[in-house]
Amino acid sequence: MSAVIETRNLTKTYGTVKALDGLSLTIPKGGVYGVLGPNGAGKSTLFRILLGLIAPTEGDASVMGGAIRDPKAMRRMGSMIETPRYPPYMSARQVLTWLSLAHGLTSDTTRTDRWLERVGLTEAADRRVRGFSVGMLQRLGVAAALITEPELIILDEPTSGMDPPGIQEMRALIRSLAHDDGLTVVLASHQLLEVQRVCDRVAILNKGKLVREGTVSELTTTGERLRLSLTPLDKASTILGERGTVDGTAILANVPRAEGPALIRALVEQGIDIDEARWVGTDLESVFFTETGSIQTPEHDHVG
Ligand SMILES: Nc1ncnc2c1ncn2[C@@H]1O[C@H](COP(=O)(O)OP(=O)(O)OP(=O)(O)O)[C@@H](O)[C@H]1O
Repeated sequence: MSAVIETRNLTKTYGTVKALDGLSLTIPKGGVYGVLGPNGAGKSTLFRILLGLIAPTEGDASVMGGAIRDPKAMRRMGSMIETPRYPPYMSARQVLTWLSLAHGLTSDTTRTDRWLERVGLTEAADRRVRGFSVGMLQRLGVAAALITEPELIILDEPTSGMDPPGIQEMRALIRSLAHDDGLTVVLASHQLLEVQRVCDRVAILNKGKLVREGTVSELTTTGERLRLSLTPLDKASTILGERGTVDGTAILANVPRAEGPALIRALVEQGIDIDEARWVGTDLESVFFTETGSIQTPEHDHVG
């Protein structure tokens, strides 16, 4: 597996806050790679280090085989870190021409037209960006990230602030960039269903540390557990032993699906009152909430 990004023990400290805490991560070439994590997990800090915008406190990273801030490696990488802002009086086409010149490229209209078309902005190409929606600005931002024809693009929350049709278009664009153009796309997102649909592989960060990494199917087909809300908790925990993990007022039982009914019967026979039993951990949201300890809202539950 050839890697486009490798980090080794990457640590970034702000005063007493460890934004990244010994992060070692390998991002393979090709496909869409998602970096997930709750607010403050360290996603943007990781991206800023990779783009050479800030320096790590400890550890190091390589991008496209070169050290971070190596100009040769940087040239092979494009990025969109926040909803981009451009001079409001410029048209989308002028923005891309201006950025091409800033990168030392010619103001080649074939290239700008191609990327405008690719991100679905051909019709809006000569409109001033002042009137652009968030979705249009994000798509222009992706075109801007691609203008140097990079092999890798890093997108921080590419669908933030977008409406559902915009999200769908961005998803199709990201998949097509990876699968038709052969780019490696690395993105950070909170929108877990989107990530599940668009990413091939994901890393889940929490408090600056890597808590899970793997293909979406690896993460979602392992770790399914039976969540039992019951009383008394202590007694049930003793009965379950190593097969049970206390999770607030419930227990997560690590048993195969086929053994669920027998386990429930056995607990009831031993005097345990069970309020609710459901299988969790079958979608990326459940994995995310289990790994990061974030609160799982009912609409995210998977009832089996
Ligand atoms: N410039 C800074 N000065 C001080 N603390 C910072 C700075 N940048 C980030 N942090 C802190 O580092 C931690 C990680 O922040 P970071 O922005 O990388 O997380 P994130 O996963 O991108 O979060 P979000 O999803 O909210 O964007 C947070 O606790 C944040 O408050």
